[in-house]
Amino acid sequence: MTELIRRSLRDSKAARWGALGIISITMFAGYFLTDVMSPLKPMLETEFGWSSTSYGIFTSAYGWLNVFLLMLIFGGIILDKMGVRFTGLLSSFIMVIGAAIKYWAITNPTLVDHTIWGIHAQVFLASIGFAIFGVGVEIAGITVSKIIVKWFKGYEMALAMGMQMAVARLGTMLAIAAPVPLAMYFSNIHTQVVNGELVEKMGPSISAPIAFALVLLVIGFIAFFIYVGMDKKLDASEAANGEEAEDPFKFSDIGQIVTNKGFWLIAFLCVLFYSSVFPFIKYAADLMVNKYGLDQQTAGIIPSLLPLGTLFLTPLFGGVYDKIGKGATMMIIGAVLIIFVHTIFALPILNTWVVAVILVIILGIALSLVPSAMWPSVPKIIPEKQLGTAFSLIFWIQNWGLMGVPLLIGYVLDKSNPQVAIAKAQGLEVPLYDYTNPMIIFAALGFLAIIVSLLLKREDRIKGYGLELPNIQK
Ligand SMILES: C[C@H](NC(=O)[C@@H](N)CCCCN)C(=O)O
Repeated sequence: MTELIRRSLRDSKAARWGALGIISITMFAGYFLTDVMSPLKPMLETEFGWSSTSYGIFTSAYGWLNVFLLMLIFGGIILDKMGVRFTGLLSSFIMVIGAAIKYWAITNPTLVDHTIWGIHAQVFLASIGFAIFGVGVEIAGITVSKIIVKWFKGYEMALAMGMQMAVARLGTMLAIAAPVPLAMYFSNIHTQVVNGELVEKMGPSISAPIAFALVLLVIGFIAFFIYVGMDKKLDASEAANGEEAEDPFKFSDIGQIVTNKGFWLIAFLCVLFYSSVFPFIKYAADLMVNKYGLDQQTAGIIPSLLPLGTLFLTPLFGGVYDKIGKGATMMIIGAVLIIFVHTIFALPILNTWVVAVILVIILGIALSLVPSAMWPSVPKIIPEKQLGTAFSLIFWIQNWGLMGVPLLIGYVLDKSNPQVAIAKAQGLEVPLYDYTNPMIIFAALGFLAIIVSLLLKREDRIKGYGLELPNIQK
């Protein structure tokens, strides 16, 4: 009996997996909203007159506040100082506010023919909403990582991280596959831009998928309140168990983190790897239309296979890392797959949808291998009390890529295809985009990721972080 009373709540398998299930709902909703506009790029161009650069600006807005106002870094410090309950609730609330602003901008037809600082007003305001949302979802991401370490250290940590990412990727998958059918289903008469003029016309409802995302985010916010109750019980059980509270976070901890070479290698690998995958997802449906000849309605199906594969593979690879180890090697293999896939996408041959399906599946394997090894490796390099700040610094560096690369791709796409803008301005049939240059940029990121992953493996050998060792303590 005494034995039972003295156990921590995290020793209960049901409790720790239950806690994981609840926080995964919040992240599912966040990932859905993050990518909900991706399959709508062609519609944004035809309905609202957006260019690829406008779309690039909007997509890059995700990182504006995180990067320039250091919101992510403040978020990490708040997390280490205030704890997971406060930070989780705050970040879920920020997500709801940001999504609501984005929804308002997309539904407000009067914005269509105005500009703010030279940017299409609708693009600008939707971007502000997305930038606020980006702060929320990123801080929620680091909070969830810290929650998983709190409940799963010494247990199935990589598997748990993999499962949480799998549920989040389900949100990404739905965001790629569902918006076009939703927009078509809720077609209505609304203001559109036709040859530069505002007209009332029947067309797809671009706002319908965003409204759906907003509802999911509110559910995610409510779910986090339930988690807060569980977290209080966990702390109470650990206190009753006589477990020492952690040393409080000190600002000098930041100095320790940034002087750790392993930290920088993980951060660089993170920005290079994710910049070659997440920004790619933003353009993948458009790539399918322009390179592989799919129609707008079905173009999202092939890219949606990418997160679909990760649903099963991320927990699987997480389980392998827990039991067998080989984390550094998994990261190297993932980086090699990235360069392979993007190089084939860049070649002006093999333009058949079957090749696109195969490449997207391989990219899905890479998107399972690297994250399932990378995130559980961070606690092997950084002490637990500095984890919130360390995750936030890594996400901050990553956000430079998540912000800059989509903008660069949109710009390069417009510059490499001047005929598209000319045809739009003249009201002619719009020609297809040539995606070669954007895909070369993605392949180059993959090449750099290979170099950094090799350096990380070398550093692991020198410092003995244990990245090649299993996570489960026997
Ligand atoms: C866990 C990791 N999350 C991130 O890298 C976030 N900073 C970015 C989330 C972007 C959502 N599409 C991951 O998802 O692998």
